[in-house]
Amino acid sequence: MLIELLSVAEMAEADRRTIAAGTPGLTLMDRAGVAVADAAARRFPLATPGLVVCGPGNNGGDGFVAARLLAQRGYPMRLILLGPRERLTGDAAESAARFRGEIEPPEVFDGVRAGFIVDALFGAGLDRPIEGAAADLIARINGAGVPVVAVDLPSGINGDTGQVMGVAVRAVETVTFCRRKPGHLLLPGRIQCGRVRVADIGITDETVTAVGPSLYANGPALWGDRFFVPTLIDHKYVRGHAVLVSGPRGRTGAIRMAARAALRAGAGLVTVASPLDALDENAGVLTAVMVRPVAGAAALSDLIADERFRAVGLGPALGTGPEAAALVDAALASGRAVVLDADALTLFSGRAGDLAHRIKAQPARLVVITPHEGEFARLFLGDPLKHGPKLDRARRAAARLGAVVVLKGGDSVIAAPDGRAAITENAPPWLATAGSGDVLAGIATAMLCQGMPAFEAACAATWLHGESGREAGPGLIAEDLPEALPRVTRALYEQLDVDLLTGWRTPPGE
Ligand SMILES: NC(=O)C1=CN([C@@H]2O[C@H](COP(=O)(O)OP(=O)(O)OC[C@H]3O[C@@H](n4cnc5c(N)ncnc54)[C@H](O)[C@@H]3O)[C@@H](O)[C@H]2O)[C@@H](O)CC1
Ligand SMILES: [K+]
Repeated sequence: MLIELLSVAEMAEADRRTIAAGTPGLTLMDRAGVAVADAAARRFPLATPGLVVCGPGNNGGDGFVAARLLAQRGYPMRLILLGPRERLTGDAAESAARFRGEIEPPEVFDGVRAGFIVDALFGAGLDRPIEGAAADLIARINGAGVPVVAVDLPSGINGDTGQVMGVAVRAVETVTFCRRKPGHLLLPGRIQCGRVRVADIGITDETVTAVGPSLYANGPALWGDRFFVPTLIDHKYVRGHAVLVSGPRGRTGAIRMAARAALRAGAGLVTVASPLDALDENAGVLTAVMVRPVAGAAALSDLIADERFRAVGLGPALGTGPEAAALVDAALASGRAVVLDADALTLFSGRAGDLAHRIKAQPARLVVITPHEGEFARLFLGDPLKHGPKLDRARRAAARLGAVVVLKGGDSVIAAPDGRAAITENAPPWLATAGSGDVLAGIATAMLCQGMPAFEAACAATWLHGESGREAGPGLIAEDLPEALPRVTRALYEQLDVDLLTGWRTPPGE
């Protein structure tokens, strides 16, 4: 699947450029209609009666084309139009004129015996909450108990945010054009879409590039070339030494899980920096992960002054008192890449400005923060940035803080200060379990430790975390995630054409 995602405005711009370069809008609409008809024909045997529900814009226009083609192929088709036919304009009016069947009003819906429905009510042009007759029609579509193929987007889903604008169609399949839109990946849109198919309607890759998208589906195609793969000639320090900072006695489990994940994710060495009172607790159960006594912030600064320590992760069960705050300050003031999670973020509740100030004090610093929604809301307490669609919030937070933000959830969004962002779609539901976030913080620390740039590191970590969840399967507990990483990493290496004996990547063209 192509990794760029186009916002609604970017898609419209790609359309405009394509039309300006000589492809008529009606041709694009015809190709869109063909793709929808093909998708329906793949799913439903010939002679299955179909119902196309058209709206007043070009989404409806695509519906008219699909209805015409399906009828030509021998499907008994009926078509309902929301609103008066005279209000159709442009390509949609032309497509309606070419449709030879009867155009029926929404009132007939309950009398139609359909085996499938094509939802062509609203697509990219949805610009306000759905009410009245349109809402009623969507409720009937969802209540009909037949499979729905949606044109471009399930009607009611906002293409940019994935949010339901009052009410939305629930589809088994959605056929979109050129590239996916954010609303196909963001929740709840992704669930309403069913399977998403991307149809080529003749908008070239060059046009997409010219539009300049900065949003991607998260996967190896996005960051694989920056993913660090050790080769036979590398020693372990090439992969860096990561430090994970432990909380006080009785609260040390979280950081050990993060540390184990960091080691499994490829950090060359991993040390847990432990307060003295928790030393026995940590040392008693750690083997490959090392333990160092670190009595407070000054000691942490001393430790990580050694530049072999490339990345520091802290926050899981760190505590929220002044000592914890001093540790976070020490990490941010060091020359190292930093991952802040959990308590390290709660420490800045309502003080995002202070965090931004610390991060921006050293502009070369690589900082990744990994809040879940609750931590994000606390960080931006009393700030308008707290409100709005997820993708927007993550992007604005990244710009404000000068850090890469991983806003976690079933559709984790990773945003960089330069405006790039990615949406993750490989996290299984059972990944939401106690300690799962600690593991992600550990993997992210390991990616930074191996020298990946912050955005790519955060994207790779989030993806590996999701894959580990899939690999471990339903019933997983957080401890299973680091143990699943070797299998996930092997599969990734295969995907990246890494020779497992030497670590060498197959040169292009080989
Ligand atoms: N050249 C193009 O731009 C192409 C567009 N295509 C199709 O065109 C669609 C976009 O077309 P449009 O921009 O016309 O937009 P839509 O057809 O998605 O919707 C716009 C229409 O819906 C009305 N509307 C919006 N929100 C409403 C609400 N909440 N309640 C009631 N009415 C509402 C608007 O007033 C307008 O009449 C795409 O989703 C795609 O399906 C394809 O044909 C490919 C080419
Ligand atoms: K639609």
